[in-house]
Amino acid sequence: MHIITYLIKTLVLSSEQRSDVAEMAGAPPFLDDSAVEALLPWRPLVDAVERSLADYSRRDGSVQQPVRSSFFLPPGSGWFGSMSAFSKSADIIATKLVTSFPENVNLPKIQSTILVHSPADGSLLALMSGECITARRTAAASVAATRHLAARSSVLAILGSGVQARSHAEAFLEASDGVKEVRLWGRNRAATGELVESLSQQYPAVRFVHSESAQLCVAGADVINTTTASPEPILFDSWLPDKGVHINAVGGKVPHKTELEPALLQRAAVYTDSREGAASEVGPVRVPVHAEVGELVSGSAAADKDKISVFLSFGMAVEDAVAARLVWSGYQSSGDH
Ligand SMILES: NC(=O)C1=CN([C@@H]2O[C@H](COP(=O)(O)OP(=O)(O)OC[C@H]3O[C@@H](n4cnc5c(N)ncnc54)[C@H](O)[C@@H]3O)[C@@H](O)[C@H]2O)C=CC1
Ligand SMILES: O=C([O-])C1=[NH+]CCC1
Repeated sequence: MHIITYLIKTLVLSSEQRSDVAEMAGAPPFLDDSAVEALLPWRPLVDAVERSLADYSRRDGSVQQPVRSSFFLPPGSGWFGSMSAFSKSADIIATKLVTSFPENVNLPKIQSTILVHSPADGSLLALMSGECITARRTAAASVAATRHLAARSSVLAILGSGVQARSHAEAFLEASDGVKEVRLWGRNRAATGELVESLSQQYPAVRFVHSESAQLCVAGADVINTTTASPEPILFDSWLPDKGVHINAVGGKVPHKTELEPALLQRAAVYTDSREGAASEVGPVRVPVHAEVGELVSGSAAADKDKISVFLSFGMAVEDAVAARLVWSGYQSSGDH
């Protein structure tokens, strides 16, 4: 079947019908978000993402990953990014096409599709919806960074109540030991209340707190995750102690990091996923990067324990690639095809 016919059918048929039609035609399968979710367990994902960060930071060819190309759409409401990576250890090439439309109401604000290619012969193996992968691999990177940067993860603070807020709560509760309390604060009070309620039912043994303010949420927390799309700082230097706190800075106005007050960034030890990625996307606030998280994982750099630590997470294609590998391997062995 011609790819055009295939694409037309993918637009008009349900996901189940799409997979059937595609497979009948010998076309690569399309795995939608519910299929991806079922094939992406948390602990293996965090371990795979942690390893991918180390593989990337070695710069020895085991990861090929150009800086993502991106552009804004006039009149400035949308952003498009194209991110590709090869991972030798995961034996996969993945390309994610991702958009950010912060004003979307009935659609997700971050949408994406992942193309999976074989590094053996270049063939297209599968297409996957990228939303679950993006949500989970980003939270997995935060858990991986936290493993190397936080002294404790007993009290977790999450600022935001959207997709990344939920995935961060789940990632820490599924793949990090010792979390006793999760505090959430979001600008949207109703959405935050619903998230707290839903997580309380999902994890009845954990104490969840719906905080009245961002400041109360982070007071005394061991690990703070900022997961909002805020173009302005939502976390301020004066709220935090001299050391003993780790921050995963995930959100901000795409593609820049805008959630942390500049003074906080200036006095923290700053870590990132990719120096090159950070250099192209950090925006107006320029801070020295102490190390890539991958360098901490491989032991080629050490954490600065005398300062607050901040992981500036920009998101890397190799994280998508290793997540896509888990999904693809699960799909192949599931007999679902
Ligand atoms: N580092 C990475 O790899 C990735 C980062 N992101 C970023 O994470 C952020 C959150 O993404 P999603 O959870 O998917 O979006 P979402 O739309 O599901 O959630 C956004 C959250 O930000 C809050 N928010 C928006 N504007 C705000 C403001 N001015 N002040 C306070 N809160 C505000 C919303 O109320 C909501 O709770 C975005 O900035 C996105 O670009 C998303 C994917 C990967
Ligand atoms: O890595 C990623 O997928 C993204 N980072 C910022 C928005 C989406």
